[in-house]
Amino acid sequence: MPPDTAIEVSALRKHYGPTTAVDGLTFTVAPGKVTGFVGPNGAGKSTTLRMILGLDAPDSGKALIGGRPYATLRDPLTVVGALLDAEAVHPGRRAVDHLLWMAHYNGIPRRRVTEVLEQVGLTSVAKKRAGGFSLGMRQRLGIAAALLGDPQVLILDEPVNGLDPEGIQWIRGFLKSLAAEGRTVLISSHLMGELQDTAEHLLVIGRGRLLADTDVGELLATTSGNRITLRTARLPEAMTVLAREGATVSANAPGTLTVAGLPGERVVSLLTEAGIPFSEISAHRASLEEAYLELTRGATEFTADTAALETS
Ligand SMILES: Nc1ncnc2c1ncn2[C@@H]1O[C@H](COP(=O)(O)OP(=O)(O)OP(=O)(O)O)[C@@H](O)[C@H]1O
Repeated sequence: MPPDTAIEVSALRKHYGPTTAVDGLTFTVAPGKVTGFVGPNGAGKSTTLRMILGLDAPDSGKALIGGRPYATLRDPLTVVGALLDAEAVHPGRRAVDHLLWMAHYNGIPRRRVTEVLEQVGLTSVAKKRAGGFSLGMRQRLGIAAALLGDPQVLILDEPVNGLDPEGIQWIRGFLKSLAAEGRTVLISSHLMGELQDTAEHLLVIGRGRLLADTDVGELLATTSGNRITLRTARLPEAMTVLAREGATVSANAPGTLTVAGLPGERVVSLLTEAGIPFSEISAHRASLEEAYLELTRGATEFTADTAALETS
């Protein structure tokens, strides 16, 4: 049985006219860590989050929070907090009033407003109107609203989008601290790089389908493989020498080679024997973006193969 703060999605589907937004998604989001929900624009992330939050009805399948559909939760804000659109605050309303109003309508004590303002660092501007807030401040206000009911589950759609480096750093640390308290934290992004150093687990989607459900460390290790990188000013010669011995060689950056299929010692001896100078030889460490490109490349090929089979 999944814990009662997990998010469970099973065989979820949603069409908008001829567009398949979500195409049979199944996954579980566990508490105690930040899970990244990543995919290109239009992949179906927002639609999935809206269905989990009961704002859109699925054509079929289920989305549950703590084992129950959102619509059946007694005090939803105390179970799940969400930030879907940081612009969804009346610009003429003061930050504190926006939160007081939300607290009032949801039976949440006023003291929580003071607490969440403090938590997101907005206490000093609490009496200013939201219309004058920067995007970063509006995101913080949205997160404060999500935290009002002190929920164990947090769902944030693109919380890093448009933030300056300081804001990004703050939100990363903040989300990780919420997860470390045992909460379930699901954040979406269309940029894999945004999730580096934040998410511990990743759900990757493309065209409404799940491409990967993986631990970030495992994904990076798999992508890194047994590859090594090195620097040399004589790229073409080095590539020829190594490829002749069966290595797969690519030049991804100026003066830098990535070599797969040969042990490091063999690469060193081959280049030395050929009199090709090189430096900075090391085990390759993949970035999340690289891992993402490999995943989505696989998915495209799969789609093409399937299409070929279907038309043959
Ligand atoms: N209300 C709607 N009416 C019609 N089509 C929609 C609607 N909402 C989403 N779509 C379509 O469904 C698909 C998935 O959209 P969705 O917004 O869920 O993707 P996303 O992954 O969140 O993208 P983004 O990163 O751009 O927000 C897209 O093709 C989109 O145009």
